[in-house]
Amino acid sequence: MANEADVLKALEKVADPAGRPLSAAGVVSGINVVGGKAFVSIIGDPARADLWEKVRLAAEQAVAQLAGVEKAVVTLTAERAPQPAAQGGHHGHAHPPQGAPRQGLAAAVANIRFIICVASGKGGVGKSTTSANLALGLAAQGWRVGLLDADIYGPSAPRLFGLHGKPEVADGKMIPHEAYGVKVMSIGFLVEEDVPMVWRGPMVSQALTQMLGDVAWGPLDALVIDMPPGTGDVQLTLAQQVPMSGAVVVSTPQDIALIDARRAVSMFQRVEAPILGIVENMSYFLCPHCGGRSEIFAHGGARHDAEKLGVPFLGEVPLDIAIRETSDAGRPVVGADPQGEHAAIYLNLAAKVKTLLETQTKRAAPTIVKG
Ligand SMILES: Nc1ncnc2c1ncn2[C@@H]1O[C@H](COP(=O)(O)OP(=O)(O)OP(=O)(O)O)[C@@H](O)[C@H]1O
Repeated sequence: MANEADVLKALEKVADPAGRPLSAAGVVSGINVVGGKAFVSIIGDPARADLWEKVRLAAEQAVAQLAGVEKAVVTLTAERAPQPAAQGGHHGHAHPPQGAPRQGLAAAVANIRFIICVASGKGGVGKSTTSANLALGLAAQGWRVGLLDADIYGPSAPRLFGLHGKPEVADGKMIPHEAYGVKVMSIGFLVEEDVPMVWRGPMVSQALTQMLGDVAWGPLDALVIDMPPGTGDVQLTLAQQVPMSGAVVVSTPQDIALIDARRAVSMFQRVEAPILGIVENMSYFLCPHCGGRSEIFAHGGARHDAEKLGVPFLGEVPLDIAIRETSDAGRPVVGADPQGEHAAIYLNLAAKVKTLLETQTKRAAPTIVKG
């Protein structure tokens, strides 16, 4: 299996427009290799776009030939990465430690077998609840799991896991908090609760890069990323930037939520991220008094949409007071009642996701896409 150093070595054989090997020309701004995919970013001069496009294609071909690389994605960027002196300091927030985020990112994700992004087309559909219980469900199958709460606009991990306080820093890396055996990192641990979070697009992606790269995740089988809700530019950039193994889209069954969920699916398709499937949350209501089942939001829409879109349907989670109460009390239901009926639903979801990841990576065809 190729690693970042192998990719850099492959780039020795590709020349920049001045004839220098790319690896030595100081233009390679990022390399990530995850699950058979190699992502490289190169700083090119937009005034000589034609020449740089040829370099990009040659780089993609060179990297794609490496053993174990199923797909090579090389992108051209016009800008240099911001220098440490120009970073941070905005809004007086506490910031993750400075350093060389790109290098840190490459090293961090190299130790993570699968990165799973949990997304939703709109807010409030239960994306964070699903992320937390999915992470716990994967840990229950024996995986080493991390949860990165990247919902910069409304971080939920502190509430969901009852975790607070700034993470300790050792050797320039933040040590994630831990709950139920899952390593948890959230922007909510770094920013005071009453500080309004007004983020611009580039700051969001920088914060995510730092939370991925500047956190001592250690080796993980899976990192679950709770994405910011929606399908705007910020989400698209994150989907593009994170070398993800697969995306899980959460929706409620209402038509309006499903329209947004379809947008989320097409956002991931645009960046050629594999879609693990759609989860229907708040699918139906089970009355705690009489046990009767009510399909409040016309249950089944997400399954139907998944079939139409040709993506797997991962399951239905009922609207249930136990799920809300445990989540809001800092004890996600899979941790609070691992033998219970609700935990079983999420354990089943986690098992499906695990199987899809393990089989899909083997299945991935060696295609080359334009950056
Ligand atoms: N299946 C469920 N049954 C009952 N309550 C639920 C369920 N799923 C989520 N909730 C509750 O709904 C609220 C919103 O859920 P959550 O925070 O997970 O959504 P979200 O999509 O991440 O929202 P946001 O867009 O604000 O980040 C929470 O109070 C949560 O406890």
